[in-house]
Amino acid sequence: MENTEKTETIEITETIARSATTTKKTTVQLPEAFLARMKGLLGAEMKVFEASYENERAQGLRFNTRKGSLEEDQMRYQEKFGLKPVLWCREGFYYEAESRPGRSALHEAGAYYIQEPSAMAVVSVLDPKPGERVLDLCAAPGGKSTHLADRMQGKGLLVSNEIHPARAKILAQNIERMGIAHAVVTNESPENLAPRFPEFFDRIVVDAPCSGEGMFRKDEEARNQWSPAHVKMCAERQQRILDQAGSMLRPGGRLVYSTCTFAPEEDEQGIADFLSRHPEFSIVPLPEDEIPEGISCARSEWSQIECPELVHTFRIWPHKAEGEGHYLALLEKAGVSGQQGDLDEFNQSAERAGDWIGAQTQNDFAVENGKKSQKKDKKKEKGRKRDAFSAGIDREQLALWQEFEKETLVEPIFCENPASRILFGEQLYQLPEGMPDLSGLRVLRPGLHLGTIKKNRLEPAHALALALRPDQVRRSVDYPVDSQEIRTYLGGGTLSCDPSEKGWVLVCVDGFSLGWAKATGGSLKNHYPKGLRIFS
Ligand SMILES: C[S@@+](CC[C@H](N)C(=O)[O-])C[C@H]1O[C@@H](n2cnc3c(N)ncnc32)[C@H](O)[C@@H]1O
Repeated sequence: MENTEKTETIEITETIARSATTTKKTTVQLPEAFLARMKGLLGAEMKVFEASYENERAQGLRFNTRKGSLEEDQMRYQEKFGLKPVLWCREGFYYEAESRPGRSALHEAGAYYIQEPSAMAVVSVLDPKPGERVLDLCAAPGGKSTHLADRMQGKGLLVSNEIHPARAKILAQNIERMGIAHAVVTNESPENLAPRFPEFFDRIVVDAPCSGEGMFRKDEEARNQWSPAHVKMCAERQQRILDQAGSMLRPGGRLVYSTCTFAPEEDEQGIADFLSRHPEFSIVPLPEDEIPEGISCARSEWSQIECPELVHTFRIWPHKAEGEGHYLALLEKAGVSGQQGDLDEFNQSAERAGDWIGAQTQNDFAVENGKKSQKKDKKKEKGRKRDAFSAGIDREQLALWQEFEKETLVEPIFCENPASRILFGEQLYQLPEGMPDLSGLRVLRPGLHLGTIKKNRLEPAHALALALRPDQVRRSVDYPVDSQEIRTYLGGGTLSCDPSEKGWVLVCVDGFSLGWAKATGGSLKNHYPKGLRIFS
């Protein structure tokens, strides 16, 4: 939407250190009407708020505790990245901008996720547990989803959904990079998803699309797009998304709502509006001594609907904490806690999921999934002998996987139930626990991509490499992060190995799995995906 508001240039200099001697100065233009609104809201506090824009923006990374040990990683990379803890997230750290962790091979190995520090509060507040069913409704590019997966410790079901196809692809790539096995990535509108999952999830994140006022320091597009009409449109859209999300939460379940804006219509007022339509929901107050330093209570007086409980929702202010603007509300749905899905239910749903077979490539997945019954008939005609329990993967195909498993892995990994594996064209996937029936929905990733079934062998997927630890494979090589070997590997080059080595080898950087290579005749043939190669 075009911003028709006049803008006022405010001399805010953002200093980006390029080197010891050069700096770049940029001027941030904040919309005049936004400033007037903020002045009305903040009164005397406005001066400090404005002055905070003169500071450099804080940059954060969040360690992936599924791939490493938080304590060890923090110590190991303390100096390299100049780490300093983020108070509201145990896995989160500020880093020095010049250290550029996003350019390190550790980033490609999913050792950490680069994330705006304030955004790390959302999953900390929701506190998901291993084994739960969790939905991230507005998930791209994946900051909250990858954090949720980490806290779930690989157990349970994570559905990461994103409405925009291109953003959903990036989400799927980030899920893969972080080595997440138990996530399904869908590309749906909340309206399409909601009727399929009535009262299904234990926890839901609604990190809503918003007017982005809290990101003005770093996001020029948000500044240009801002207008009171845009705020209103966002507030209305958030109510629609919240209504759908609410219907997917089980009684007793918890939902966290977050925005990166200061606009009361999208924050305090937005929550009050939702609660007025949904008396079955209430705000969960966190005990005062559990609210981390830097997180402020929200302002109930900023809602036109009387709702004193809004003081138990939260804000992160750029002039009070090291992070951009954020709003958070933790809600609970009244009722008795539901039971977790049992194994029978899982097996049945895995068998249903196995009916999706038929499409040729992963990219076809979303489209082909809608045509499952036609495909099923074709398969029946072909008269394939299916193992009663193998749900879409026949005995020979299962044998290829098992051969790879025996040859390459120390012991069978993930779920041992073969019904949890499905074949999609030539692509073999491992479904998460408690996989629901997703037929008819656009699915980008139905779980962990295990590999491609070729004529008489299985070629392991890059996603599988990233999801494995070196102690889970028979052969691995490990090189230091700044080594020539890692540069060679990321560039697609061949490494050398002991001539007696043969078979798939997991290439690791500082102990984090990075990709596959195949050992033969003293060489490690590079299997790092061509599209990800970095030439330095
Ligand atoms: C704030 S961003 C999400 C950031 C993400 N949770 C993360 O941590 O990386 C909001 C997302 O909502 C998506 N979105 C836009 N319109 C939507 C709608 N009508 N329903 C659901 N999601 C929508 C946007 O494409 C965007 O990816």
